[in-house]
Amino acid sequence: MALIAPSLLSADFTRLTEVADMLNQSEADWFHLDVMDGLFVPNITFGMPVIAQLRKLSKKTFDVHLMIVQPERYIDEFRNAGADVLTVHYEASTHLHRTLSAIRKAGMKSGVAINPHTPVDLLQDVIAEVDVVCVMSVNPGFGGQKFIENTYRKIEKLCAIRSDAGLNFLIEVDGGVHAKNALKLLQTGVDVLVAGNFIFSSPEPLKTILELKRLI
Ligand SMILES: O=C(CO)[C@@H](O)[C@H](O)COP(=O)(O)O
Ligand SMILES: [Fe+2]
Repeated sequence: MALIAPSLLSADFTRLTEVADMLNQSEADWFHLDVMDGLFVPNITFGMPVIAQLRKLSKKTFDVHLMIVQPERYIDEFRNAGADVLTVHYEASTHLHRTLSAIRKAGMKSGVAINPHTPVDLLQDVIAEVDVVCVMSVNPGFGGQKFIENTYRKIEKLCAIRSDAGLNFLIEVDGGVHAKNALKLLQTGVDVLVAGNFIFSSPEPLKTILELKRLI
């Protein structure tokens, strides 16, 4: 069964305590937290202080998706804020191998995210340092975008790379996930489904998470 990681990007930021309570009660496995710097992506969200406050409200796994340039600058800060999985972008870190090892050394699971234009083959030489590969199924920066169909092909390739190398990293898909593509994603080999808009713009997010979990 796949894990569900609701993306708080689409949640009501004036009600984060209620959102955390709802997620704690829900079938959600992880909190997906999108950090954007206005440089790597054309949007700015939140950083360590907000994550540290949320950390007090939940024991669930915090999956922090850094959409910032030179993410290696803030590894210890995000660990101290409460990240369990720290994901950096392939396109944002010049010394990616060093960055991924440093994340593990800091006591977190290491994640690498790839933009829709980045081929999965480019991960071959860092893949042994990775716990989670996040395949972006939209161009990063915003919630509520349309799922890019080429993502299925990338997941298939990643599954092949994983079994050829005898590794066990998780495959996460982020962007445009909803009830209509969740099952196909699962069947293609996804382990973690991130969903923002589908969950938080539904009338009853708790039920929507349950619906997603039952589907998969
Ligand atoms: O990282 C990102 C966007 O850059 C995502 O985590 C989105 O927040 C997913 O939102 P939906 O596409 O599910 O609305
Ligand atoms: Fe994300």
